[in-house]
Formats: sequence, C-alpha cells, structure tokens
Amino acid sequence: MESKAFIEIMRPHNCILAGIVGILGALVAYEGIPRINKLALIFLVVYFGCSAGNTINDYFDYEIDRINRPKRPIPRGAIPRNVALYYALIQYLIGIILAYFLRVEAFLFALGAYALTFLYAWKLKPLPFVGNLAVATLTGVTPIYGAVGVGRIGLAGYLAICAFLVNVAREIMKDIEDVEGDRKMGAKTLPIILGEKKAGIIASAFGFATVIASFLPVKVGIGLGYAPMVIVDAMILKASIDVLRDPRKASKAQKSLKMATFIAVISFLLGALTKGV
Ligand SMILES: CC(C)=CCC/C(C)=C/CC/C(C)=C/CC/C(C)=C/COC[C@H](O)COP(=O)(O)O
Ligand SMILES: CC(C)=CCC/C(C)=C/CC/C(C)=C/CC/C(C)=C/COP(=O)(O)OP(=O)(O)O
Ligand SMILES: [Mg+2]
Repeated sequence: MESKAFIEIMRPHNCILAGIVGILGALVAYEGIPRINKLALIFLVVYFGCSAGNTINDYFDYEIDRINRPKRPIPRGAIPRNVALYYALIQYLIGIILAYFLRVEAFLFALGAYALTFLYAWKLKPLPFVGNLAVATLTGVTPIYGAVGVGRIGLAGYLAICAFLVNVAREIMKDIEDVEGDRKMGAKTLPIILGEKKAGIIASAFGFATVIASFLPVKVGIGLGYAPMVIVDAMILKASIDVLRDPRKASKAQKSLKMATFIAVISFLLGALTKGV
C-alpha cells in the first residue's frame, strides 16, 4: 500500500475548493466575518463530505476506472478496494461528528449530503442525467451549507445557482470525454443515450445559463471585486461554444470550466468583501 495514495484518493484539490466554497457561502450570507471556529467546522464538514464521496466513488467505480482511469489508487493497486471502503466510512464518520458541533440544521443537512454522495457512487451515477444532477446538486448546495451553518442564506443562493448550472455542464462534458470507457461498461450516460452531439448541445445550454446566472449578484450590488467574473464568463462562453460546435472538444472544455469555477469562487469572495463599492 502507498501512504500518499490515501491523500490522492480524497482528491484534495476538489475538497479544499469545496471547503472554501462552504466558507464563502457563510461569508456572503452573514455579510461579515463569522466566528473562526464556525468557519473551520464548515470547511471540514464540506471537506470530509467531498473526500469521502471521492473515496467511495473510486470504490464503486473500480471496474470502469480500470479502463478510464487505470492510474487511480485502487486500479493501480496502491490501496486495496476493501481498505478504500473502510477509509471512506471513517471520513464520513469524522465529518458527521464535526457537523454535530454546528447548529442542528447544519448537522441534518450534512447527513443528507453525505448520504447523497454515497447514493450517487452506489446507484445514481449510471442513470442518464440523474447522476449528473446529483453531483451538480451536491456541488451547488455547498455554499448553501456554509450559509445554513451561520443561520442565514443571503447571497449564497446566487452562488448555489451558478455552482449547480456550471457543474451540470461540466459533468455532461466529462461524460462525453469518457464515452468510450462508459460504453464498454454498459453505462447509460447522456452521450450514450442521445449521442455526443445532442449531449454537447445540452451541456452548452447549461454553460450559457451559468453566464446569465452569474449576473444575478450584480442586481443586489455585489462589489467591484466581482470584476474577474468577466474572465469567468468569457471562459464559460468559449467552452460552451466549442462543445456546441464539436463535442470532441469536451475534454478541453471541462478542464476550462474547472479553472473558471476556481476564478469564480475568488471573484465571488472579492465581490462579497467589497459589497457596495
Ligand atoms: C459563475 C460560476 C462558474 C460560479 C461558480 C460557483 C461556485 C461557487 C462553484 C463551486 C462549486 C464547488 C463546490 C466546487 C468544488 C469542487 C468540486 C467538488 C466539484 C465537483 O466535482 C465533481 C467532479 O466530477 C470531480 O471530477 P474531477 O474534478 O475531474 O476530479
Ligand atoms: C454540502 C456538504 C456537507 C458536502 C458536499 C460535498 C461536496 C462538495 C460534494 C461535491 C460533489 C462530489 C465531489 C461528489 C463526490 C463524487 C464524485 C467524485 C463525483 C464525480 O465522480 P465521477 O462521476 O465518477 O467522475 P470521475 O470519478 O471520473 O471524476
Ligand atoms: Mg469516478
């Protein structure tokens, strides 16, 4: 067993970003700075929900990852499959214990989100579009989780709409990217059911919807710090137009959406901290 594989299987880059989005949700909802211990708990509950979800995802995706992602920890033999299962359950337990120290609504919210990450990996992923919606919902509610953790919703609702829409677009683009391996395994993803061209049209529609939704916070006077959103919208528009024209560009487009998401999170944070400027 490789010890570093226990970090790798978490996909920490995703989980750190998700945890930051949880804190962002709390900041834009609270319109101020909540207590640091509360922000730390929100970050960790989201982090462990994401890391446990990634770990259990690789546990259930063992067969398909042997084709699509053979270098991942389980297919390459760095972590035995049964050890990955126990490791995921331990991460779930840590996150739930930490959630207990937040308000009861946040504890129950975490239970539901954790259950959905497990259900996605276990049963929902092979279902056409349902799997995409499940991941996008989990990703979308992350800022809402931070807001629930501090007891208000505020601007976090706009963050959630954008997060949901951009992740539906990205998940469909990832399915187009994985269509060969998924077809061999009999998965029923949107590009397999409808064809790559139609799936590309749907993905780009969600991309365009994200750009429109990204203007919502401007309505409520988010600050000048929001200016980097112009770069985000340009990246999303280009990725969406590319996939609309040629679904074979889905791999590059999904990576571009991931980068756009990272810049958008920073833009929302700066915008919230400069609200009214
Ligand atoms: C206008 C715009 C783009 C706003 C962004 C809104 C926003 C706050 C997005 C953040 C969403 C979020 C919580 C991202 C965290 C990263 C994450 C867990 C994404 C979901 O990943 C699932 C994906 O299938 C994992 O695949 P991969 O990234 O290839 O490992
Ligand atoms: C709101 C709370 C408390 C937690 C949310 C936790 C978060 C941010 C979840 C985000 C979505 C997520 C990371 C789900 C885990 C499952 C996952 C990795 C989905 C994508 O996996 P696949 O569709 O198999 O694609 P790859 O494995 O090829 O990346
Ligand atoms: Mg997977």
